[in-house]
Amino acid sequence: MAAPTRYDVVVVGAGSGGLTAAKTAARFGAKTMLVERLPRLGGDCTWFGCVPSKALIRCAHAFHEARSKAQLLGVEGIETEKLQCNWQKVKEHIKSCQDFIYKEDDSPEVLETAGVTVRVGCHASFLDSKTIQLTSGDTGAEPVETVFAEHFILCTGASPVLPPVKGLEDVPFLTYETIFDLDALPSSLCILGGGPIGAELAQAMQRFGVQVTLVGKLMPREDEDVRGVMTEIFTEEGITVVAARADSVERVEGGGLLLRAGDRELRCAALLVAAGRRPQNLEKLKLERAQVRWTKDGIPVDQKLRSNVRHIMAVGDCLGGLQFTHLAGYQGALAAFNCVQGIQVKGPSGGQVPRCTFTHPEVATVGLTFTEAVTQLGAVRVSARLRRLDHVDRAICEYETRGFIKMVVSSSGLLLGATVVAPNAGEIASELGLAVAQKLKLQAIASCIHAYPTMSFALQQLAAEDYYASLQKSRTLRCLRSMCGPRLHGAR
Ligand SMILES: Cc1cc2nc3c(=O)[nH]c(=O)nc-3n(C[C@H](O)[C@H](O)[C@H](O)COP(=O)(O)OP(=O)(O)OC[C@H]3O[C@@H](n4cnc5c(N)ncnc54)[C@H](O)[C@@H]3O)c2cc1C
Ligand SMILES: NC(=O)c1ccc[n+]([C@@H]2O[C@H](COP(=O)([O-])OP(=O)(O)OC[C@H]3O[C@@H](n4cnc5c(N)ncnc54)[C@H](O)[C@@H]3O)[C@@H](O)[C@H]2O)c1
Repeated sequence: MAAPTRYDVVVVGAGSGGLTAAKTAARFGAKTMLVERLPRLGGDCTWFGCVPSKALIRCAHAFHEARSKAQLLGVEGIETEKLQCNWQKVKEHIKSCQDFIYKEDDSPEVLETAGVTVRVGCHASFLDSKTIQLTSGDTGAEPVETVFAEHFILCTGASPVLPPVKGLEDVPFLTYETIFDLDALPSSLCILGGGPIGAELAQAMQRFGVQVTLVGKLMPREDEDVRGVMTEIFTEEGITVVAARADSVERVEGGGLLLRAGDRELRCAALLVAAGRRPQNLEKLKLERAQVRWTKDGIPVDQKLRSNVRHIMAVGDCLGGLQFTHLAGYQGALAAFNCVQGIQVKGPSGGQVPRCTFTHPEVATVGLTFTEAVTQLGAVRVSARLRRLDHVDRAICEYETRGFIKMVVSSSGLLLGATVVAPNAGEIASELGLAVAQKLKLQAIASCIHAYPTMSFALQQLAAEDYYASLQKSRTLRCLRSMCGPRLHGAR
């Protein structure tokens, strides 16, 4: 084979982490190669994750609006009993979103224009700590090219976890890699797992008319009050929520499956496994040839995203920590910057990473949840400010009064975190994320004028209530008023 081609940075894996890492490295002047084993770039987010799920949720929302809201808002003439999901049209919408995003952001042409050399359909594995081999073919064993680089950024993602449920290997089941491609919707669906994938897909599928049973703890990372309101909403929409672990599954004669969870026996036409994702196939990278340490849980890195071999970095889902597109992208940019600039900027800590589960209402959390804050700082140092959506004018006009805004505050008035349960909670919470990141007090939000009647106006109202309460207690203010304020005749 020809002598190795030389690069400054080689990025392995072209998902959210790899695409951003490669574009950033090239932007800062590095000779950069991006290697992807599949025939197309984009990774989980574009093809199996965020994009198809959010496009699907949009269709399900239209369905729900037509069935449950339109009449209440004065729309006559919709025969709700005739509403049916045209699954092929839903799939067309999903595909058109994927194609558009691919063409605009993820395609090899976009990357090449940004100065990145792209190799698709090539599997990367290390020969030594500075050389990788690219192979292709059905078995992935045909050598294509040998590449030498000063730096590597590994962004190889994660795959579905198959939990230890007796009989699972003997029955047909869906994962997020197959559900968006179904030929037709099943009549009923058991979903194993109540994390973001389980929750988002449970509600969407139920809205399409599939009878859904969700098995597992709903939104396990959120506070109990979030779980309370979301369980109520899910149940009202017709979803059966079974807060138990699935133990076993078997085929039923005549078709369908029988799932056992605790003392419940649940029948369904199809099963979706949404029990988490884990870095897999790391052994195929032959990391030991580069002396890179890894475990079955992922590649350990330091705060600057370096593996134990300093010029080999890793970002995104292959680290085995939080799994979000925005985090993988942020880490990708940072790792590339660190490689190219030679200075070492630290990555974000867990508390700085926002999340949003795109159910309806959405559930968004920034900074610490109330439970986390109490665990970390103690109950006396933490309190919560809550405003329910039935006290928010815009929510009332929108007929969207289920949910709340909760701010978690330290005894010195610092915003430690917030949880928003509301339509567009992800957008509303961003401002609070900035406040947490910048270590702002509620006063900062209270004194920033928000447009009325936005949902975010409620943030200012909530913060202002808190601010006024603190002003009322202020000795300095009382003193000033007694010296030079007007005489008031109001209640004491
Ligand atoms: C259903 C679902 C919905 C989601 N929704 C959201 C959401 O709304 N918001 C959010 O922030 N996150 C969401 N996520 C999570 C998000 O998709 C992931 O966190 C993100 O895609 C991780 O990016 P990554 O670059 O680490 O990995 P990936 O996107 O998985 O990319 C890894 C790439 O590496 C390639 N690869 C692996 N090994 C090799 C090798 N040896 N050589 C070459 N290439 C290799 C793979 O083929 C793959 O393309 C969702 C996930 C799922 C499954
Ligand atoms: N909106 C978003 O940001 C979004 C959407 C989807 C996925 N994601 C990311 O993708 C990753 C995977 O999501 P996920 O929902 O699959 O994983 P998850 O790990 O968040 O949730 C899986 C749940 O399944 C449960 N489970 C495991 N075995 C079970 C059993 N036998 N019976 C019942 N429950 C069982 C687990 O206890 C866990 O609560 C997450 O890290 C998430 O951050 C993010």
